[in-house]
Amino acid sequence: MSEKVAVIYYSATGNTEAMAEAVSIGAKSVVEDVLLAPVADVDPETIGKEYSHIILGCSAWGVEVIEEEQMKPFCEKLKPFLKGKIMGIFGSCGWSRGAWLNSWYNELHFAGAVFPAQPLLAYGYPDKESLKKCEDLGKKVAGTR
Ligand SMILES: Cc1cc2nc3c(=O)[nH]c(=O)nc-3n(C[C@H](O)[C@H](O)[C@H](O)COP(=O)(O)O)c2cc1C
Repeated sequence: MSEKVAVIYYSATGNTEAMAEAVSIGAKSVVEDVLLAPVADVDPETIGKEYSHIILGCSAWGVEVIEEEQMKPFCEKLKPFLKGKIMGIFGSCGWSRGAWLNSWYNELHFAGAVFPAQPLLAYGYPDKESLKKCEDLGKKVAGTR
């Protein structure tokens, strides 16, 4: 499979979306073919089959979980395609220490995904330092072979 990176996100108020944009900028610095899209606009089977690298972003919802109407079902349908898939995850939250990202990471890892970088969180709208970390995440994941 040629290198193709998908940066797929759920964002209610734009915070994780801003992170996703920075992640895609980082990915584009190493791979030409980068898709940036909200989770509602993409089909999990197509993403799973056609992309060698998948980076997912989702803000914290409920009690420390990923959003359950769109991102959760998307991930369930993506799981059969994750054996050996190079992945990264990120998201914005209000106050969490990262529990929602850690359980998401464990779930995707259990499904077979390989993570070159740790989950990345930001509080509210990402500041300059967070955006730089997002770019680094995109670059690191997209640059892993
Ligand atoms: C219904 C609801 C549930 C939330 N649950 C959590 C939570 O469990 N932990 C947390 O740190 N933040 C929680 N938040 C805060 C959001 O994760 C935070 O505002 C985030 O920046 C939103 O990012 P987004 O604009 O990308 O969706 C919650 C917000 C709402 C409205």
